[in-house]
Order: sequence, then C-alpha cells, then structure tokens
Amino acid sequence: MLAIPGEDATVTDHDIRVLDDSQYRAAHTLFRGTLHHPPAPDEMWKFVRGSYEPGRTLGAFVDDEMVGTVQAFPSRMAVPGGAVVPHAAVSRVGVRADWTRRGVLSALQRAQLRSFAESGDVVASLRASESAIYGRYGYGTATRYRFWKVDRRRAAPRSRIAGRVRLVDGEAGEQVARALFEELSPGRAGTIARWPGWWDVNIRRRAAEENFKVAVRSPGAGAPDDGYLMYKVTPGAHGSSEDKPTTLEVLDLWARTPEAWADLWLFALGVDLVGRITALGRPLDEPLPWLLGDPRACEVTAEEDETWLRLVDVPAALGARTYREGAPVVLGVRDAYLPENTASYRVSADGVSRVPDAPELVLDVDVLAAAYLGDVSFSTLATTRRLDVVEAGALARADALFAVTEIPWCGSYF
Ligand SMILES: CC(=O)SCCNC(=O)CCNC(=O)[C@H](O)C(C)(C)COP(=O)(O)OP(=O)(O)OC[C@H]1O[C@@H](n2cnc3c(N)ncnc32)[C@H](O)[C@@H]1OP(=O)(O)O
Repeated sequence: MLAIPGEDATVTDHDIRVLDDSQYRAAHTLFRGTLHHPPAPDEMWKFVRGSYEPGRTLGAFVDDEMVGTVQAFPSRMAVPGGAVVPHAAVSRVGVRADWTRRGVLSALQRAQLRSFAESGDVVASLRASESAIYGRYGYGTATRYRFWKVDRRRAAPRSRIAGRVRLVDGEAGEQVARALFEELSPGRAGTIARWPGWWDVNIRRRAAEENFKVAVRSPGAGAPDDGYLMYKVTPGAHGSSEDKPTTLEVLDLWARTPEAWADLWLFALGVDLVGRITALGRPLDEPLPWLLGDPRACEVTAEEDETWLRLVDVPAALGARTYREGAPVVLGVRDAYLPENTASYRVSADGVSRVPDAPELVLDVDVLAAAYLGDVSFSTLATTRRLDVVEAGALARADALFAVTEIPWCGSYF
C-alpha cells in the first residue's frame, strides 16, 4: 500500500503492482480506453506484445480490479557534452474514467519514480497528452519540435542530389535504417536509444498496414550509407487536387552529414505527383527554407513541447553533462517525489558537487529539467517566475555555464 500525496478516504485502497505477462493485454486495453480507442485487435497486438518487457509495467488496483497503468521502456539519452545516461521512456499512462482525480496517477508516479531510482535510471522522459499533468511529478519541457508543411510544386529546390539515394524495400530497408539510427542516436543532446519494441510498434506494424518506403543515401556508389528517410505517400483525391493533395509524410529522417540531410530532403522534394510534404517532430534548427528557391513554400504548422524530462538522480544527471567555462553557481533543488535529490549543488566547468552552501538560485526539479539540456535559459525561467533568485548575479553565471551550441532534440516519438 502506498502513501498518496493529498490522500483522502477514497484513495487509500490503491494497490500498485508490477504486472506480469498475463496482465499486459488488459493494461494495454485500459490505456487505449483512456485515449478513447478500442482494444487492439489481434493483428496489432502481435506487434505491441513484445514492447511489454518484464518488470516495467505497473497497475493500480482497487478491490483487485485494475483502474490505472503506467509503463516504461529501457533506453539511454545523450546529454550536453556527449555522455549517454540510463533513461526510462515512460508511456501508456492512463487511469480509467471512473477513477480519475482520486490520486491514482500520483500513486503510480510515486511507485514508478522510486523504481527508476532503485534501478539506476538517471533520467526519465515522456510525451505529454496534456501539459498540465506532469510538472507536479518533476517532469519539465526540455526539448521542442516543429512540424513542416511544404507546397512541393512551389518549392523549387536550389540544388540537386549530390550523392546517391536509393529505395530499399521491405525488411532490408528497415534494417539499414535501424543500423544507421543506432549509429546516430543517442548523439545530439536529447536524442535517445530506441528499444526493440519501438521498431515493432512504430515501423514494422505500420509498414505491414501502410505504404512505407525507405530511401537510403550514400555519398556515391560503394561508399557507406550516411542517412535514411522513411516516408509514406497518400494519394490525393484527384492527383493534384488542392483540397486533398497527394501527400508525402516524412516519418523518420536521420543523416550523418549535412550533405546527406540535404540529399534526403531533395529526394522527397523530387517525388513525382506529390503536392504536399509534411514532416512531424523535426528539430527547431532544421534549415529547410534555405534549401528552397521559394522559402515560403514551406511553413511551420506547429511548434510544440517534445521531451518532458525528469532528472531521477539529480547529482548523477548534473555530473554527466559538461558546462561552459565561467564562474560557478550554487543551485538549490527541491524534489517532493524523490526527496534525496533536495540539496544545494555547486555547478562549475570542473564538475558538480553537493555542498552545504546557501543556494543562489532555488528551483523545483521540473524547472531544472527544463534548463538541463539547454533548451531554455535560467534568465527566461526567472523572468517567468519559475525560480527564485537569491543572488542576482547567479542568473548570468548559470546561463553561461548551461549554454549549448546545438538545440536539443529527441526525434523519437513514443
Ligand atoms: C506519457 C503518456 O502516456 S501521456 C497520456 C496520459 N493519459 C491520458 O491523457 C489519458 C486520459 N487521462 C487519464 O487517464 C488521467 O486523467 C490521467 C492519467 C492524466 C490523470 O490520472 P488521475 O488519476 O486523475 O490523476 P491524479 O488524481 O493522481 O491527479 C493528481 C493531480 O493532477 C491533476 N491532474 C491530473 N490529470 C490532469 C489533467 N489532465 N489536467 C489537469 N490536471 C490534472 C489532478 O487534478 C490532481 O491535482 P491536485 O493534486 O491538485 O488535486
């Protein structure tokens, strides 16, 4: 039985259990129900099943009936400076509609965070269905992504493909993509390792149902592959119809070099009969307009929070990333769910240590997570009253230490 924050008489009976093999399908059905989806049919379940790994799914029970569930996939995440830390990828969070707002998720979160701390995960992350849910559990928005829409016929690319882009069919295409992905991610800060079930659910299952293509790029014949594009084309109503144009969706695009990146986009821009190209979840610094003769042919249709990051082990996370040169700063961190993180930390280019000193900036662990990968500055967080400034000069020092040269991005939806 768990102690539940803000508990009242109706929530004390929650019983959080680690689920076993015989309960995964029920948990999946419960989760899908909270998203207003029907249970997974057998042909979907055969791909989803493998993503339930032992010991990683929790259920909340009332009178022996499951009313809520959370799951986490095993992963790793790159942090500024290039180190890679153990990472739990949280997903499939749901509480049955007749049990919401009675502390079920809070109980699940408390148990899940404790299990991450015990198993040595340094960070956890998730994609939030709603932005009001996860801050209280210590998750902060640490990366953002953008969605593109391109009017392909207007785009007029400025250059031509310089290397070789070839289509690779079926499983061979997936294998080439997967090998390249594993070489490139985790790489940039915020990028993660995908787990086998990610490929089963997101690629293999969809490829079986939809018209997936894999284009692989190399600098030239015989040279090693250096990038791939996974895409799908949905034919429009009448070929070139304005209302429902033939649309090419960029599903996954990773490149080792700028040349490979440009060639893969140029390939997409060259696919005949396509009127519109869409790309979801791309990095904020992707320079697509510069590739086009008519930069206005591409439009950012959305820019949203991507990674909600949780620093599970604050000293290990702070110690894993590098810092720019500059005078040190003392951060006072508060963590209600993992109180062992609550402490003062002296951060400098030489390293991080827990200190008895009075803090110069005081902040909750979700706010530290937002700044951790470098996506937002301490000054911005202070301006928006997300942290307390005890020593005015500390803001500029913290900004200088945590600054990064490349905008963090994850690029793997889960
Ligand atoms: C990573 C992912 O899987 S994202 C998908 C998340 N799942 C969904 O969106 C499915 C639909 N929603 C749900 O299943 C549930 O509403 C959940 C899981 C979001 C929340 O579960 P609950 O058991 O209701 O949360 P719980 O009762 O523990 O809430 C704790 C606090 O968070 C608040 N809260 C919970 N959900 C929300 C929400 N959607 N919006 C605003 N506040 C919320 C509660 O009001 C409560 O606040 P309080 O402590 O000030 O009283």
